[in-house]
Amino acid sequence: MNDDAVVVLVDHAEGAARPTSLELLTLARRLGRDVHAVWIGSTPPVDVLAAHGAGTVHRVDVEGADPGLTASVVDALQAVLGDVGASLLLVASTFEGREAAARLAVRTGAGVVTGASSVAFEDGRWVARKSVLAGSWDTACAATGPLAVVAVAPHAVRAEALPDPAPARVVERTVAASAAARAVTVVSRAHRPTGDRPPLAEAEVVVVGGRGVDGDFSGVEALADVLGAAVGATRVATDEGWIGHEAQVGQTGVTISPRLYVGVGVSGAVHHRGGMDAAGTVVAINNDPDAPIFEFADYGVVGDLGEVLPALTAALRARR
Ligand SMILES: Cc1cc2nc3c(=O)[nH]c(=O)nc-3n(C[C@H](O)[C@H](O)[C@H](O)COP(=O)(O)OP(=O)(O)OC[C@H]3O[C@@H](n4cnc5c(N)ncnc54)[C@H](O)[C@@H]3O)c2cc1C
Repeated sequence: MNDDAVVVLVDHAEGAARPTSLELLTLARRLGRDVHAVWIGSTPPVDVLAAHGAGTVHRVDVEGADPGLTASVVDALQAVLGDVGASLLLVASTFEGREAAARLAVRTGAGVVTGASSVAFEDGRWVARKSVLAGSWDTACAATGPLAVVAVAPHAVRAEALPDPAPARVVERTVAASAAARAVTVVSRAHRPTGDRPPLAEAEVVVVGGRGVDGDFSGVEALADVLGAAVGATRVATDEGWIGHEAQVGQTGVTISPRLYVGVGVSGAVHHRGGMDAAGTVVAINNDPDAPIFEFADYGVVGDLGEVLPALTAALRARR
């Protein structure tokens, strides 16, 4: 295996690389290795990928199956990894990224670490670090096999473009779809509009509403909009039907790692914390000074959210 090459899966939408993928390229570049970006589909923004660290862009068509299927993504990754021989693959730790990582590992015997906050080459192997058990332990994990697949938490690094990047080499590839990919036909696809808010799993700022909002998410949404944030919820709020289940953050919901998390009427139960313990700065608004969330919040406001939320939102709006 080639320890001098790193392969990065680039997620994209409407012709643009997703911000999480630019973070991965930045991380890969800082490892000081040859960075191979994998772009499945047409017209990659080669200059943008090169500016963030890609030395080679592999533009891949998957023949005989829908390219959006995870099995197709794995077909493409397997082909590129086979040619490059890299010992490290980086994907984003999103639902899609983790599924691709797991399928690839089943096929190749690779070791997988998800939700990683960093990765480094130590003593001849790739070591990924992550916090576990609701943030109470930091762990370092290394793959025992020749290929390490690391799913990196969104916002673990800040995407940074090089001021004077070298141009990237483009390699065109056509990969035959595997039986797993060909077994599925995509009948239709419908985009579910999320308004102007960023996707929850990738958002830099997330405002979460809990039981304390008592069915009314309007204050949470107003604060989210002034912060350019995504809206999340606890399981209590989604079970009550106050907001869709896709907004649930936690052990049985979406895992988030925003730079800023604001919990509004959220107690900070361990099952919720398990999905947000990689958040950078945690702010809690709760009327119970003994709520568990204050044990791990960086900033807390003890008060009724009906008073605190409008005041905070107005103050932030006034500063814009
Ligand atoms: C197997 C399993 C999996 C689970 N998975 C998840 C998961 O993925 N995600 C998840 O979130 N939960 C999950 N749960 C549930 C979890 O254990 C908690 O019950 C849940 O997170 C609590 O939600 P909450 O904070 O909204 O409610 P509560 O714990 O009831 O807290 C509400 C908070 O709001 C405050 N409050 C009330 N009124 C106001 C007000 N007017 N102003 C300010 N503050 C106020 C209260 O002081 C309280 O601290 C899971 C549970 C199990 C058993």
